[in-house]
Amino acid sequence: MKLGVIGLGRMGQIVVDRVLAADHEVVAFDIDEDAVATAVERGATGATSIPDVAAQLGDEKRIWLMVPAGDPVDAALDELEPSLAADDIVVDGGNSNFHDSSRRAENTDAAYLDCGTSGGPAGAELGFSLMIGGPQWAYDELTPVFDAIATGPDGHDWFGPSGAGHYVKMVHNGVEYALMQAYGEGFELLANGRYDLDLEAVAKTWNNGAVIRSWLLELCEEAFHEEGNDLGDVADYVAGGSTGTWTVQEALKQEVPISLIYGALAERFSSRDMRFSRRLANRLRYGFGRHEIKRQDKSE
Ligand SMILES: NC(=O)C1=CN([C@@H]2O[C@H](COP(=O)(O)OP(=O)(O)OC[C@H]3O[C@@H](n4cnc5c(N)ncnc54)[C@H](O)[C@@H]3O)[C@@H](O)[C@H]2O)C=CC1
Ligand SMILES: O=C(CO)[C@H](O)[C@H](O)COP(=O)(O)O
Repeated sequence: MKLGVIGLGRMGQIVVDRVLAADHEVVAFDIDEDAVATAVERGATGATSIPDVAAQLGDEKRIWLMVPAGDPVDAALDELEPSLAADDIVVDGGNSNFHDSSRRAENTDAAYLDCGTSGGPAGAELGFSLMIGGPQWAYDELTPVFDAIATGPDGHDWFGPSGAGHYVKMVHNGVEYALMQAYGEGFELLANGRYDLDLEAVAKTWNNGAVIRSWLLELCEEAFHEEGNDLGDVADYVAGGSTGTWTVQEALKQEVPISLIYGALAERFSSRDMRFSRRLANRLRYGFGRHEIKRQDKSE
């Protein structure tokens, strides 16, 4: 299959690599020329614009968007729209709001798949977990591409009509917030508590057979290993917040009490006190998403 990939940042380059490794062809574009050059070095064919991606794909257009959520998705779609027909397929693999995805699916001529992507840049070698919504024929048609980008056939699934994929991913992120908060609070108590504990050793021991072992806990172990027991200069500031906010908004609409996820979101918004748990969450976002680590300004 020949896949157009638009957006070649941390996640898009991985999409390119994995699709090429599965012997498909890739036409790659990014507004950053250096990112296109990198994709070309790795075996993709470069494009000079979004219309050029469409032209190079010919009659059967299969396109993966991996740009930041929000306006960049609409901007890319506006440029693609004149070239799209009903048998073309566009996938949005970013963290878009599911309401936006439903709107975009209604307004495009192509089949539009909303695809929640989990695993982050750190999960590149293993492959991602993909949560997909939209026309089922388009999901079936792109199964070889999903097999390549995901951990394999079990690493992706179709969850329903347009919006369902990004809805499942939104809730996934809410769970991610709460898990990070739970680990953060536990380690904060251990860091401040009765014993002089080696937190890396605690995380390592928990990761070997404990009920609470997980990838996030492995990232805690990595964080203590790389930053030190006191997290060094990792700041008490957790960026992001949009996907958790959407999860809480949806829970309020549905009247589902999600106090843990709300509590984790509130912790992000409140950064008045120096909290170990938030510093660990700041470091964990680097662990899974390669999001910039905020460091404390030592001059203050
Ligand atoms: N980093 C992570 O852990 C994860 C990110 N995501 C989502 O994947 C999407 C991409 O994330 P990253 O790769 O981390 O972001 P990134 O910031 O590393 O890369 C985004 C790329 O899109 C390009 N771009 C922006 N507007 C464009 C346009 N109109 N046309 C072409 N290229 C354009 C930028 O130049 C940049 O290279 C986002 O929606 C993000 O929320 C999803 C799961 C995990
Ligand atoms: O989707 C992700 C992980 O699953 C991304 O890393 C996302 O950016 C995390 O959300 P937030 O920026 O709200 O922390």
